[in-house]
Amino acid sequence: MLVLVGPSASGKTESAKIMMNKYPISRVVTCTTRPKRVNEIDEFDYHFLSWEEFLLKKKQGYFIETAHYNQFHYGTPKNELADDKFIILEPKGLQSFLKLDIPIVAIYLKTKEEIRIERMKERKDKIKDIKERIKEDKKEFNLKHIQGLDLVIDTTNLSLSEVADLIYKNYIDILEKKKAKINQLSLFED
Ligand SMILES: Nc1ncnc2c1ncn2[C@@H]1O[C@H](COP(=O)(O)OP(=O)(O)OP(=O)(O)O)[C@@H](O)[C@H]1O
Ligand SMILES: Nc1nc2c(ncn2[C@@H]2O[C@H](COP(=O)(O)O)[C@@H](O)[C@H]2O)c(=O)[nH]1
Repeated sequence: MLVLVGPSASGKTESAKIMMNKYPISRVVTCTTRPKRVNEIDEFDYHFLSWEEFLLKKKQGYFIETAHYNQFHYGTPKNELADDKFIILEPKGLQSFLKLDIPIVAIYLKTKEEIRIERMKERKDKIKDIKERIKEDKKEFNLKHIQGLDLVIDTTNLSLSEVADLIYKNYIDILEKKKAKINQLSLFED
């Protein structure tokens, strides 16, 4: 599975949409209690849930992992997981996924803060939300503290389409290398 990580407005969602249209990979649709953005579609971008619905599902064991980001809940439904999918997670979610018994390729998208702020403004995010995200991301998305990343892509000077191509190409290359290593190890064990 491919896990995409990156601070707000680094381009994860939009580059991934291009990647999905071009390559044989689909998305794990996660759940959130965050309000829908203007261009988002329920059941495609997220399963948008109320707090009550989210907490009930959490209690029922519906999620493989959950996270709290910028005052909202996020969670990965167990029934969405599949090898040929990608998922967009914050760093704690990545750590949970690394503990699962499946090959994971984790790619981090990095972009200059001033560019991210401009993108959030263009996305019509509220100024208060932008400030909170920038503050939270400084702590949560500090590259020095995120373990398990396979690759960091600086998207600052790349188009969304170039980012999509780079993500998919590197995902396939890294996955093949990881699978070959697993096969080699199992040969030694036999
Ligand atoms: N490389 C890029 N070139 C041009 N525009 C970009 C690029 N990357 C992102 N954008 C634009 O910036 C905005 C934010 O991108 P996107 O929603 O994909 O970010 P994200 O990483 O998914 O953010 P979040 O975590 O906040 O959901 C979008 O309007 C997108 O079109
Ligand atoms: N650990 C999890 N992180 C998730 C999940 N779904 C999304 N995310 C991450 O949350 C932040 C905020 O998302 P946004 O759409 O409000 O900008 C971002 O980093 C996502 O990658 C999840 O199910 N689990």
